[in-house]
Amino acid sequence: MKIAIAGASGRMGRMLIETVQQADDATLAGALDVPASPALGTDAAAFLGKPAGVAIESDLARGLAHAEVLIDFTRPEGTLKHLEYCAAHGIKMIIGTTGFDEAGKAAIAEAAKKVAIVFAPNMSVGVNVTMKLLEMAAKSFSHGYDIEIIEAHHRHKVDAPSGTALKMGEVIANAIGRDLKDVAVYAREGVTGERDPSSIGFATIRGGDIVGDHTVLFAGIGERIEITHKSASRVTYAHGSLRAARFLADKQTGLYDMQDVLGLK
Ligand SMILES: NC(=O)C1=CN([C@@H]2O[C@H](COP(=O)(O)OP(=O)(O)OC[C@H]3O[C@@H](n4cnc5c(N)ncnc54)[C@H](OP(=O)(O)O)[C@@H]3O)[C@@H](O)[C@H]2O)C=CC1
Ligand SMILES: O=C(O)C1=N[C@H](C(=O)O)C[C@H](O)C1
Repeated sequence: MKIAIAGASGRMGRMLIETVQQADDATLAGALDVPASPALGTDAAAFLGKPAGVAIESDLARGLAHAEVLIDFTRPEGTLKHLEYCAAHGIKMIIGTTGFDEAGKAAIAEAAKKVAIVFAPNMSVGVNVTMKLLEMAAKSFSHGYDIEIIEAHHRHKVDAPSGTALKMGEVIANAIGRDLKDVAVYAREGVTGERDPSSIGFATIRGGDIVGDHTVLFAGIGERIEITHKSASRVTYAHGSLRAARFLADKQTGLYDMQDVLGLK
């Protein structure tokens, strides 16, 4: 697999470059970053002490000239630019970026008619298995239990709630016949009144170097159930992304998520 990485100097970009360099079946074929990045022109793997012979580019034509798949962990505005280019040039995409609005998600679905895409807010196996546990738990706790989703991430994260927390909310809402748009409560302050039993609450913590923790709380009378996933390293997201790239090897078009990649549907 000839893989290009967008956001090459970012936290995930670097982890992905390291993981691609270690993989037997993948080659680093390109590295992208923003025009203002001080890393432009430097070797994408220089930080590993083992150059890859691939310079970090901001020009998409140059950065993607040799790529079959682009793995993108950037920002929605960056991903959408890359998406347009990749759809026009037959380059498959793995999109890990979070924080898209409805129009952004629709653009990804549209592009997937031209080129195969895996789009998931969390590429780790553990989180995706946790999603299945939540689906099962939600069906049993749909009445008499208050559902709250608590997530914690590092101080640099710019979107909230996390894409994973939102996905957990969607999975739970779908499992119990609610629409997340109607029942989500993203903030509470002042005199809020009593809790609406149908609501799904979200709480966000930002601090230090927390890689990513997610807990779903089902709070009943006399008991509480907590389902928690904690990431200790970004390597799980990188390995999941490479698994997604392998999954796309025989796909030309279509929109997939990590549940497809892991055979969890
Ligand atoms: N799906 C998953 O499993 C995971 C998803 N994520 C998501 O991935 C994204 C990136 O996270 P992280 O690596 O921590 O973030 P970083 O800020 O460390 O890295 C983002 C990278 O993208 C670049 N960038 C910023 N804006 C643009 C743009 N408009 N166009 C192109 N490139 C841009 C940044 O460049 P510069 O620094 O120069 O601005 C940087 O290199 C987030 O949305 C995060 O939520 C993270 C982990 C796992
Ligand atoms: O920004 C991060 O770091 C992460 N973002 C993703 C999200 O928003 O869910 C996945 C993971 O939790 C790490």
